[in-house]
Amino acid sequence: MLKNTNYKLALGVLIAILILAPWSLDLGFIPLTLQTLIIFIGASLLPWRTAILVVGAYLALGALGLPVFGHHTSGFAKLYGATAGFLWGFVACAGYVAYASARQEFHFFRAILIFLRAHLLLLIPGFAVLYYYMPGADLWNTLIHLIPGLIIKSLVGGIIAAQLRAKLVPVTDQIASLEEPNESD
Ligand SMILES: O=C(O)CCCC[C@@H]1SC[C@@H]2NC(=O)N[C@@H]21
Repeated sequence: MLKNTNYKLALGVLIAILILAPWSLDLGFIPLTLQTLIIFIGASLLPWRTAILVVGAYLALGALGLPVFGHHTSGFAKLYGATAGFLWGFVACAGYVAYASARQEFHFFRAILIFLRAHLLLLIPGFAVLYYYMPGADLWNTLIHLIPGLIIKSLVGGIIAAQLRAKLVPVTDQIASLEEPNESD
């Protein structure tokens, strides 16, 4: 069961994602957005099941018409459109970030590595779906344009996440045992 503090934290993370994630910079086929920065920071503060639920709620609210996707877009069609691989990938990567963050001590260096890995993982479904919709798309060029942003978001996000986790996540929940399910899940 979720503890009261985790409900509040999960709600806070969802609200932060809804407000900050849509801000984007145009880079061609896919925008450079704050989505991964804020989703990964938020996920690092939550148990993995809660992180998946929160990001699932973000997708649901965006699909229902709240303008919370890149460039403040919304709509059900986004869930099966050209950037759908990224959107669904957010859910899986949030689960990964939350799970990995709770496995060992979460100092900023480890946080940066987790965020870098999550960004790279996200490119797999993201680019696969994009290429399905746009077989002629210059994915290499798109990747080159995205890489600096991904590195900066991993660095900045890792540093912020390490600070926030130390402040907001109770010490007893900071490193979850993998064998015994964490009560906070
Ligand atoms: O339509 C959407 O809202 C999804 C946009 C996905 C943008 C992807 S997320 C990973 C990569 N990093 C970015 O900043 N932009 C792309």
